[in-house]
Amino acid sequence: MTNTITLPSPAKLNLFLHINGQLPNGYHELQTLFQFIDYGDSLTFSSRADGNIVLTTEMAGVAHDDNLIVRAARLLQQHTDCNQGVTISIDKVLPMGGGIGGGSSNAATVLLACNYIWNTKLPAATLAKLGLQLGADVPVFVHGKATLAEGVGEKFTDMNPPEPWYLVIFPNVHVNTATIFQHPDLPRSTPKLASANILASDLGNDCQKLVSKTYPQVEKALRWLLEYAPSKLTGTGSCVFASFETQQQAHQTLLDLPEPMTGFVAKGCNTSPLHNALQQYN
Ligand SMILES: C[C@](O)(CO)[C@H](O)COP(=O)(O)OP(=O)(O)OC[C@H]1O[C@@H](n2ccc(N)nc2=O)[C@H](O)[C@@H]1O
Ligand SMILES: Nc1ncnc2c1ncn2[C@@H]1O[C@H](COP(=O)(O)OP(=O)(O)OP(=O)(O)O)[C@@H](O)[C@H]1O
Repeated sequence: MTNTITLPSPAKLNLFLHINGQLPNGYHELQTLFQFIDYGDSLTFSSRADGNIVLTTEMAGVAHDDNLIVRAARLLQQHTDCNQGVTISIDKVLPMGGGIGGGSSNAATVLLACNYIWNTKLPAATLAKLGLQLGADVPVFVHGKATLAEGVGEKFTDMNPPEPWYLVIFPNVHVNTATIFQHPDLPRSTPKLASANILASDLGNDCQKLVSKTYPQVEKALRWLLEYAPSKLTGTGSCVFASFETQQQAHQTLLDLPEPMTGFVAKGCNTSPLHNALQQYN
């Protein structure tokens, strides 16, 4: 078995996001379509015999032990009583608080990678359940297929949406997911759709209006991108995205982007790049 492996930690987009209700525990019932993109962080793992979990890359604003990377490795280690440790480094490119799932994706990559290098052999469904303790989106990244998520985000129906080129814009502001979900003005009563109708409809994001109002930078980014193509918010933001027929059209649009916004071009993927990369190890 290889002792050092490098794996991708891709971003996701919420192609639509509806909020159908709120549970007594405060969590929201939602319907959202997840698709992966071929853009993200890259993590390198080396197993170690002393049992320590060490992240060698510093991440601004996140303490070592709070990092979802470290927490995911510890969770798997404890759950399996594994006596091996791991050294992890990350090439971080995904903006935090961008609604593209960076932290959740990192956690899922750690769970799948450590399960492999430690030979702990947990099935994916168990890793997904463990991942849910770390964040609502971790199970989707463990699952690795474009999927309609329902309930509080844990029930999956796999879907096969088109895989266009996207231009994703980061408005240079970080949105706190909990703040948006707790806001009294968030719409919470969109009727549930039958899964068969999802791909045929042009659906929006119920958080978009509130996030745009709360964060003028998001509104500005949306207004800018809408000049080029139909655009929407992903997750609770802050990123906004639009699809293009060709990679070149998306790149051409990116060239016009005014500062301090940043952006990138990526292709939609119905299978996660992480799962494609993992195939070589199975
Ligand atoms: C909205 C999405 O971004 C869609 O991709 C996610 O479901 C949110 O994923 P996340 O940022 O990983 O969320 P978590 O860290 O699990 O939860 C952050 C906060 O969002 C709120 N939250 C999250 C998911 C959900 N179904 N209902 C909620 O009300 C809760 O207040 C929670 O405290
Ligand atoms: N490895 C990590 N990468 C990114 N953020 C992390 C990580 N570990 C902990 N965090 C914390 O999680 C917070 C949310 O980061 P993340 O990048 O997942 O946001 P997001 O893209 O808005 O997520 P989502 O789309 O799931 O709502 C960060 O502000 C940071 O404090």
